[in-house]
Amino acid sequence: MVDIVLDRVTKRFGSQTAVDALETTFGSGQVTCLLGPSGCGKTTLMRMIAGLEVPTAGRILIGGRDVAGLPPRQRDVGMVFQYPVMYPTLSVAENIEEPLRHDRSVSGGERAKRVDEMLDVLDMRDLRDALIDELNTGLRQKVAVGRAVARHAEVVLFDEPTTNIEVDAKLTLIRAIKAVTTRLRQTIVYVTHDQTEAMTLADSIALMEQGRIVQQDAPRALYAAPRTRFAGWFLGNPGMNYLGTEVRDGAVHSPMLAAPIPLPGGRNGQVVLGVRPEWITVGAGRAEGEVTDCVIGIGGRRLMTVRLGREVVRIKCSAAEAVAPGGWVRFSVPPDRVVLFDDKGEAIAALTQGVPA
Ligand SMILES: Nc1ncnc2c1ncn2[C@@H]1O[C@H](COP(=O)(O)OP(=O)(O)OP(=O)(O)O)[C@@H](O)[C@H]1O
Repeated sequence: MVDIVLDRVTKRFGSQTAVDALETTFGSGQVTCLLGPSGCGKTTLMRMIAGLEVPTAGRILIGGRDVAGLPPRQRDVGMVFQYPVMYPTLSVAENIEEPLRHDRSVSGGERAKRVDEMLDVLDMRDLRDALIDELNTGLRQKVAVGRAVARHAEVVLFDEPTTNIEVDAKLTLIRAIKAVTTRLRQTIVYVTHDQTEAMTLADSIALMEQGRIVQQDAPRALYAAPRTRFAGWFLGNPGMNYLGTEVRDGAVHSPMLAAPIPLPGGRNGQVVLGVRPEWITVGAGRAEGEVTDCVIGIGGRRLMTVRLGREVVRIKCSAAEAVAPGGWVRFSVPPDRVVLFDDKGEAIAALTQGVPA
C-alpha cells in the first residue's frame, strides 16, 4: 500500500491559481474524498496525481516516489471518469479483463481469477456475458469501476463517477464502490461535490475551497467540529445555523444556552455561535421564536424556520415536535453541541468540542 504526499503542489492557468500550495497526505489504503464547490480545484488536483496535468510548482510523491516526469502509464494509477470509455461489442467480463491483457505480469489464470473477483464484489455475476450496449449507465459505470480496480493498481482515482447516473442506480453504484474499496484497500482519491457520497465512502474528507484544502478529517469529525464557517455551512442540509452572540464578563451569552459558556482569554465583544439544525432541542428552553415555515424532509423529519429576534434559526425535529407556521416554539442547545467562531470565520480552538456521537 502507498500514500500520496502533496508537497506545496500548485497549479496556475495563466493568472488563475486552480490549486494553491497544497500540503497534505492522502492515507495509504484509505478512501480520501475531495469535496468542494464547483471550480475549487478538485479535478485539477486529481489530474496532476494521474499525470494528465503538470504542477506549476511543488512535488507529488506516491509511495515515497516523486512522480514528476513519470507519464500516466508509469504511475500505477487506475482511473474512473464521469464518461467511461468501454468496448461496446465486448461482454462485461471481457471489458474488465481487457486492461489486464496488456500486463505481461498477469497470467491467464490470474486474469480469470481477478475478473471473477470483480464480478463477485460488484454483484454482477449474472451479467458476465452481457454486452456493454445492453446495460444502463449505472451498470456501465460499475463495469468501469471493475476495470479500474482489477489491475490492482496501488492508487485508484475516481472523478465524479456517479454524476450521470439516475438516483436509484446511484445508490447501487455507491454501494458497489464501497464494497470494492473495502475489499481491496487500494489508496483511493474520489472527487465529488455530493456530500452524502463523501460521507458514505470516505475514511477522510479533504474539503476544498479556492484551490486550498481548508480541512481534512474523518467525515464525522468534519461534520461535528468544522474548523471554519465555510465547512459548517458546506456540510449539512441545510448547513449550520450561525448566530451573532455576545461575549460578556468572559462568557458567551445566548438565549439558546441554559447557562453562559466561559470563554478563555478574557475576550469581550461578539462571536458567532454555530449549531446544526438537528442538534437543537425543541419544547423547552429560554429561546422562543415564531415559526415562519415548516416542511417535511427525509424520513418524515420536519425542518422548521424560526425567527428569533433579528436572527433566523433552522431546526430539524420530529413530526410530533413540529409547530405549524404562525405558532411559537421554545428551544435550546446543549453546550457541547455548539461551535464558536471568531470574526474571521475560524473556530475558536479552545472551545472546539469533542466529536459527539
Ligand atoms: N485547462 C484549464 N485552463 C484554464 N483554466 C482551467 C483549466 N482547468 C481548470 N481551470 C480553472 O481552474 C479552476 C479549478 O477547476 P477544476 O475543474 O479543477 O475545479 P473543480 O473543483 O473540479 O470543479 P467542478 O466541480 O465544477 O468540476 C477553475 O476556475 C477552472 O476554471
